[in-house]
Amino acid sequence: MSDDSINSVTDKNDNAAGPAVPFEEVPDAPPPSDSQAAQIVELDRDISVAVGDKLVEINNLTVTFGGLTALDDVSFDIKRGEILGLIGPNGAGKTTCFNAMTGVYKPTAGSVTLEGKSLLGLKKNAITRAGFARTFQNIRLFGEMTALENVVVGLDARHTTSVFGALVRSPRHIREERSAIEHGMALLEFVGIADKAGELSRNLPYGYQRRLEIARALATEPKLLCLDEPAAGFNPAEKQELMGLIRTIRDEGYTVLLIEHDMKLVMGVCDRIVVLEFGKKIADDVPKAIQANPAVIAAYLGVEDDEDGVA
Ligand SMILES: Nc1ncnc2c1ncn2[C@@H]1O[C@H](COP(=O)(O)OP(=O)(O)OP(=O)(O)O)[C@@H](O)[C@H]1O
Repeated sequence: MSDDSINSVTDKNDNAAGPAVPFEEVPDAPPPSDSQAAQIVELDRDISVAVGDKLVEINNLTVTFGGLTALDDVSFDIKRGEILGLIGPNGAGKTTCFNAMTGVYKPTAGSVTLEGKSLLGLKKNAITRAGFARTFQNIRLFGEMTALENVVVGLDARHTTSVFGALVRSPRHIREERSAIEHGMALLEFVGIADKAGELSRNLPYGYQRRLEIARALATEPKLLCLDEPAAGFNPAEKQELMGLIRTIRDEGYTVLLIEHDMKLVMGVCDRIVVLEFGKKIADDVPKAIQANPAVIAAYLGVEDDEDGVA
């Protein structure tokens, strides 16, 4: 992980009081069933491109740091409704690509468009509102808030009451607050951690924290969900479960961009894979073709960690 700028935000987030906590207790009602949760979580947002068409286009994207070209003239697209894997050896430029797409880094050249509209120059918050959400290699949650509160924060981004409405607790604000709690519980149920809704996120087991990050990202109803190494630190059984969750997310109408080192997971879950090496794109194909691609095999030769092998 090389984006130190992100680490400092983690600390800030952990210490931040966050937005005023809108409720003190988890609601008495039982959490929704799996099928109810899936229904609530289903993507309900207007997207102007059809399933299978280009949702995101990355054209000639270049990012340099001083003399180092971390991303070199990279172009690829992401089709609505697919799970696209972004892989490559350590330092290949995957996180830099994510960061340039989500407004953390300003690209040196090139463009990123969502539904044909450029995102360049937009601040991170504006890019979130436009429809990108992401999780981070180094988990970033509001540690002093409960799991449910962390998700409700994400939902707040989609709310319409004014600050004044919230202060005077207008009927619309109260309605939104209630539906946020129900929606938040459904999201926690969907990712499989509703039993820990009332626990402070910093006290949650590691696997729960990773799932909570996904729930919080889903709360913004993203047009593109970017997952940065979501399986890091997981055991094989947890990885298997995560694969199922990512597929279900896709099946609920979301489009997913996945950076992941575990090849078994990438090959098992992705519809298509883009491979980077030294900042350049070296392949873009379906998993079977990627596994047999000589340039990809060569890029991974010499990588000692078993997980990084393409076989
Ligand atoms: N903020 C930065 N300042 C300077 N160099 C950076 C910065 N961020 C990334 N780099 C460099 O850019 C190159 C690409 O790094 P990046 O983190 O994007 O690779 P990656 O493919 O995500 O690697 P990993 O799998 O190890 O996370 C590396 O050489 C890295 O050292």
